[in-house]
Amino acid sequence: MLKQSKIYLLTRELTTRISLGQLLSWFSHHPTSKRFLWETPNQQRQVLAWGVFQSAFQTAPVNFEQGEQLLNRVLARLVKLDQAEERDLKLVGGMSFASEPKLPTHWGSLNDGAVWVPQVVFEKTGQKIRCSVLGWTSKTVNDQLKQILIDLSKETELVAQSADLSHFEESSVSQWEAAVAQAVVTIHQTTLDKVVLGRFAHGEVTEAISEAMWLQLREKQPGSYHILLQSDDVTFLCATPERLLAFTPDRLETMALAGTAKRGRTPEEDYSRQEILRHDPKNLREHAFVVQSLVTLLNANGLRVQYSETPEILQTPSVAHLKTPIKAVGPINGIKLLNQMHPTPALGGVPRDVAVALLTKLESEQRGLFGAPIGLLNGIGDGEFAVGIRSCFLRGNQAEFFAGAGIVADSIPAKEAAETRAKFSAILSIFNKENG
Ligand SMILES: C=C(O[C@H]1C=CC=C(C(=O)O)[C@@H]1O)C(=O)O
Repeated sequence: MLKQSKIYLLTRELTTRISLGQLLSWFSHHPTSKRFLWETPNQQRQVLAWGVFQSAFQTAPVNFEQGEQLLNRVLARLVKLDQAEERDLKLVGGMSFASEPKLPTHWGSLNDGAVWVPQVVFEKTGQKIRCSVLGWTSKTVNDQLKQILIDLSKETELVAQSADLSHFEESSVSQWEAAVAQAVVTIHQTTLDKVVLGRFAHGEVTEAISEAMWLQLREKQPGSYHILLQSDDVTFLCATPERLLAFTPDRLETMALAGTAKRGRTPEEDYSRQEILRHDPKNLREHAFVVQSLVTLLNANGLRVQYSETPEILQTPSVAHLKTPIKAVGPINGIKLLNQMHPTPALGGVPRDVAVALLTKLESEQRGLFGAPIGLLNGIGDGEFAVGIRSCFLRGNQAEFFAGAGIVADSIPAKEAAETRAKFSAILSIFNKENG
């Protein structure tokens, strides 16, 4: 019976001026099982999704291919009301790094990722805000939208706020350096060329309003994606500079991001470190694996690929990276490509299967959403996905952190450990660190 029912999508562009802070205040006052906050690095677009309309996954871990099928099923039954367009229909979420089902871990309800069609979506582009509501009858969507507009007009601005972090402890550096040394030996002795090894850290946090922490993230880490994904009692927060894939049905943009140096303390030191990075053979090699793998994959899909031979520098507040933007045109099956791309050698290695098997063996914990695709797809086939690095997940008062580094033949364990420490500092910047 339900199968044949229509699904109603009601969208309205807000006519009164509502700020991002007010929208987030509304979120903080309306608890729900799943929330997704997303902002592009240029801060021109925010998508804030509330609640689950459908999330019909029978098998774990979830992936975006299943998600796309779900979105298509909703599309097939969609009745658009008022200003609704197919692009207002969204699929959001993140999948777990590993494609194999895993034993339960501390990731709780995010153990296998979470991908869903939300019930309410606010999409802010510049000053314009569209609010979309999905439901089973036109009355329910009209009533819900009306209520949201009334509630929103009463919301005061939510402001950025950090949480206190105590008992911060990185997983054993000496053990990790031994794992790096082992990876280097494996690279010399086998077909493995590169593997990205992750390190974990742990801490305890005071209770915090997660939307206020997301605001803190965008203040402290400009130029990155700002993402919050909450599922029940688990919240994933991420300020990643790494785009995995942005696509429309006929063009895409991705990037190779690999090769890292710490930022300098003065503009002069910054400049000289960047110059060293640009010419450093180890970092250039680490980077080239990612470029080569992405370009080969896109060519194999029959796309016309465009990229520069010389990497640029991308700066975050704590590190500088080698970055090669890559564009391609042609008929794009974005989700199929996404599945082929993940994990790129920026998070997995070369050859991929050998690298993933090794990192799974050597890392002390399961990655969960760390390093995995996280993003959104809409009803006209446009999607954008980032890589879940510079991130933490929070559950109760427990916080878990992740930072990885690309290991190649001439990697020096102590230097790689220092690099991961600098990478931890991105997400740590949103906390008041009390000790440790
Ligand atoms: C794996 C991470 O970074 C990747 C992205 C950029 C640069 C990287 C590197 O230089 O090793 C990593 O490949 C991380 O931040 O946890």
